[in-house]
Amino acid sequence: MSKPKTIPRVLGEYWLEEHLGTGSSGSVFKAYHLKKHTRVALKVQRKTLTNAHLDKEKIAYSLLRTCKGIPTLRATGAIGRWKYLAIGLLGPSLESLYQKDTKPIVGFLTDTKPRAIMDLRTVCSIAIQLISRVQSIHDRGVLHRDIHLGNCLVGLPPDEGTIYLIDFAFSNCYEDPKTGQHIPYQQRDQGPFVGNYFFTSKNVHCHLKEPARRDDMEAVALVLIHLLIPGGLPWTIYGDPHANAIMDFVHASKCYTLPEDLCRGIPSEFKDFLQDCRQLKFTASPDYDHWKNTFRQLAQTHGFSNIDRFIWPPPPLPLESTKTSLRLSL
Ligand SMILES: Nc1ncnc2c1ncn2[C@@H]1O[C@H](COP(=O)(O)OP(=O)(O)OP(=O)(O)O)[C@@H](O)[C@H]1O
Repeated sequence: MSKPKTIPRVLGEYWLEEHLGTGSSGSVFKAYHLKKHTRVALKVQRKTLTNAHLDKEKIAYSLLRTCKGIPTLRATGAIGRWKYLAIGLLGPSLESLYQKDTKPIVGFLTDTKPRAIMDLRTVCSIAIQLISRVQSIHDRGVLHRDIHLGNCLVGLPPDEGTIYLIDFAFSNCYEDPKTGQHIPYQQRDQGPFVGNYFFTSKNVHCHLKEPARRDDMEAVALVLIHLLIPGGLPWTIYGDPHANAIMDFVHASKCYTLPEDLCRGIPSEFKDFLQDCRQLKFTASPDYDHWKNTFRQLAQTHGFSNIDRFIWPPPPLPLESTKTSLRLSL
């Protein structure tokens, strides 16, 4: 990913050291504060850009201050043609860890089916952390609305066992902060797509429903299933959905693939989780604790006792779970 050329190397008191990524809300840099001698992630956007993503993120980060696994908003400002958010610097995304392990299999294995990429311990550990993140942001009245692998980042040492949720550009409140009233149910028109094509829930993507708490949870369920099933979610096989034909394929595949077909060969807890998210009422509060316990129990059944810390690369498998893992990868 190349650094946008027009952004100056020094922005106010920040020295832009390394380009970390570019998306719909702007470009993100690893930046050095020239006076405080600290490093942050600096999200930079042109002032003239009409979308108000950075302003939305600023509000969300303020509402989520002190939530575990949500980076701290350090500063906001504007310099010349640019505005920026300075956020706590984190490590790699789950997407980049996943991609590192999905290099083509060479040699005689080339013709076999793709392997399950992440092991059950890792996926259960991600499950517990992501459900906890979603629970704590929902507790503050906030919906994320764009949960995907690229928005789940691992902390930097010594915090590399924590998974963080970033990018609140599409976030929204689901209740009125004054009255506590839930946002009204509405059918959305065919408008600009909100969220991530691969992981946005079926209700939002296929039935054009307004996103609610259930849809953040479904995105988590789809992330987990993607990581565990060989080759990932079937609608991701053509990669980034740039062309209309691929978008149509993603849409149709997501709308018509049944949870039991999607989750064939992996523990039934994942199918149950997906089904539960899809069956929740628009205003319902998901049972976060039940699902955290379910994945902790599942891990325990397979011989993994302490899974609250994310560990990558994964530790060696305990003997009793080796057989199960082999079965999952066939
Ligand atoms: N706090 C951070 N620490 C380290 N890297 C970060 C941080 N925030 C963002 N990044 C990197 O920058 C990338 C883009 O960030 P972000 O998702 O916030 O931007 P975006 O413009 O909203 O992107 P998109 O439109 O793809 O969602 C991330 O995938 C990650 O690689």
